[in-house]
Amino acid sequence: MAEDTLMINISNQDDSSYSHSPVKKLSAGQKWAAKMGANGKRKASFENHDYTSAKQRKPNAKTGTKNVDQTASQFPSKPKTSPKKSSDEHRGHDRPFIKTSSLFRNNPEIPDVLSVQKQTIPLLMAGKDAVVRSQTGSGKTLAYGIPLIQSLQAVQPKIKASKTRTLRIIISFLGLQQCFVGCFYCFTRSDGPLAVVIVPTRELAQQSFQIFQKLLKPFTWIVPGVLMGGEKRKAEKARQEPPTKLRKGINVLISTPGRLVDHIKNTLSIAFSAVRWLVLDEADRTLDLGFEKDLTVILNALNAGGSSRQTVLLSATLTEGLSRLTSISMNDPVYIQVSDVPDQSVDTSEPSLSSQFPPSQQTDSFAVPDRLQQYMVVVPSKLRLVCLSAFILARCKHERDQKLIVFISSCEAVEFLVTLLSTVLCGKSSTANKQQQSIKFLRLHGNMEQEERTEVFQEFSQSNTGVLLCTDVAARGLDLPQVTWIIQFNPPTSAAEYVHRVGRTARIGAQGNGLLFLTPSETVYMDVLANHNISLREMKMEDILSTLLRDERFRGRGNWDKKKSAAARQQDIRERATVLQTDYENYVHSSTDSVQAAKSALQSFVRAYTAYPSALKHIFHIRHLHLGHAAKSFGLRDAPQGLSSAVSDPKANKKGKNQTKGKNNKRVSNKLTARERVARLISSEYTSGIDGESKSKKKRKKRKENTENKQAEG
Ligand SMILES: Nc1ncnc2c1ncn2[C@@H]1O[C@H](COP(=O)(O)OP(=O)(O)OP(=O)(O)O)[C@@H](O)[C@H]1O
Repeated sequence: MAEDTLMINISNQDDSSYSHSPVKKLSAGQKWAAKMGANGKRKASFENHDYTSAKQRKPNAKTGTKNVDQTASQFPSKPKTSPKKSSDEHRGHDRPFIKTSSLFRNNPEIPDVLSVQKQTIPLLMAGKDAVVRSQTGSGKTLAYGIPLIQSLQAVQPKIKASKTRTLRIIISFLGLQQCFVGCFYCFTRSDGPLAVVIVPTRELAQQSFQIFQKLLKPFTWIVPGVLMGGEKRKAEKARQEPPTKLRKGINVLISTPGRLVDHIKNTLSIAFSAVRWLVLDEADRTLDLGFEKDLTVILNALNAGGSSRQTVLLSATLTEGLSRLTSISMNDPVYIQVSDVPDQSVDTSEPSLSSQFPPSQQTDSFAVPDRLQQYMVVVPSKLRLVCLSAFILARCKHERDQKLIVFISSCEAVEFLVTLLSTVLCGKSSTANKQQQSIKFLRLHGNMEQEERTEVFQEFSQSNTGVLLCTDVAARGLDLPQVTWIIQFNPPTSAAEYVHRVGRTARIGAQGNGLLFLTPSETVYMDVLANHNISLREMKMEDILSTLLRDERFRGRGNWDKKKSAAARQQDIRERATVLQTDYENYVHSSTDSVQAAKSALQSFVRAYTAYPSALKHIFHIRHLHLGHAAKSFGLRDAPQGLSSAVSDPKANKKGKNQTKGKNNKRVSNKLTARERVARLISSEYTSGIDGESKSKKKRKKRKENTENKQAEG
């Protein structure tokens, strides 16, 4: 979080604006005036000087000229002199030469995306429940974080400060990775949580915790804490924390749903009687992943606490699907929507408040950041690997300060591709390229140990360059600075996920780019995105592959570069792509381990392909996959035998060993809806994390059942 450069300017709103009727919309000029400050006189004088049309005043994403003009109009009394003349004037004076004009050049555009904070903060400070939809990277965290802290710091008598200082020292001494320890000590404090923030992923939990730590610096008596998966219960036991000691203490509790439920049910009886705030960040994702039951448990626990509370739901892609959740968890909520969706009959660049959500005119439109450039490339399966490689080379070897995130559909494929790319793409020695720096590849997925996940998250956050290959675990809410490209190597399972993935770049007014890979049979997906008001420009595969012309490592046998014709150039590109593909295949087939890794990556890719929801099956269907070609994109020369049957029944391999078990599994998997299958497939990203992943969860459940049976018998 950019804590040094907060640009919040919340004008005092008239109480009438808290009504549920849609508010009168401000003109763009009024919006800017509001941004300048709450001073009515200043607003009026600004409006008097503003002769441009509303359209002209809209931010120009490409040139960013708006703010230059606006900055100039803040100083109407300043005489207009050319920079040259003014510098000449200074010459000859005693004062040193100051090139003032450069002050206003090459500055980053001042973001115009904080409307969500202007709209939300006053409403929350007035005690309303709110459902907030606003584009990615628009500052939703502070939109709820600031009023939450404002209200907690004002609690009288003051929230008990006992042990706070010691606990803060413990927390900072232990660092984030050990924050559980901090949390458990925190629980020994006496007030219990006053605010509960639920987020879907561990990384987002960490990030939100860090933001609260920063925001709470001036209020030392309010203690934040985080609960999330990744630590084994054994380890907790080893610390011999008696459950009774772990009841109370954290004032602002940030947690993933699974982990909190686990504590509610098994470990602790957290006192919820003091809770005044409940925040469900990325609420739609939490529900998508099948955490509805967990949320119900949490809501019941909070309700049992008996206190009255304010509830806030936030996401860039909240849809009507949340109506049940809002009806059971919220009290007469206000719906706030801030977006820049073009081509609507109503000017939706203005924030809107309403009693219905989403407002009828744009039910399925999701806003993407203003300065995001969106591209797609159509690549046949066989060429996907070399095309991705060429794109990475183009950005990371031939351009400066490029930071890329590549979304991939499965953990195994992430693992495999990181190894392959870092070994072959960067490892291939060449005298011509000794000067070039190697590209840093990182990975993030739900099968990694939590400690490593945290390290990678921190490392990628802090670095200026590099490539992060990840699953959708990194799609939501993460604020990773200076990401320049989002590559969706496997298309997302919904338009909402597309929006969240690309939302990791172009944040808070910055520029960013997205590239979606599609195979020729998948191009209909563009229509799906278009239905949600998302349009992409095409990038040509050959243009991407042409980067290989700049690298002598991939020179083929033919001396095509000596010939000038377009056909020769094309042939050169093709030969070089073949050389690179052959390098990959040689590496993969150099050991049984790497062949096995490639096979399981391919298998997991195909399995993920079967998990697209039924509404997208006409595009993403295993029948459309050419398995031999897909195998090539994992460096395999042929499709492994029995792949399709193994994929249609993941337990098929084990059938011989355990016929009955296989049958049962098949029966269970047949019963699952497409949505459940998706949730199952990726749920490992979001498990409570206690005792590892879902397998362990099953074991735990079984153990619990046994104990219950034993007790019943007893
Ligand atoms: N008022 C502000 N002034 C300057 N920077 C801000 C302000 N508010 C938020 N930011 C910065 O903007 C970035 C994006 O904020 P945040 O992560 O809250 O966005 P978001 O809307 O929650 O995004 P997502 O939908 O992806 O979760 C952060 O780096 C944050 O520090």
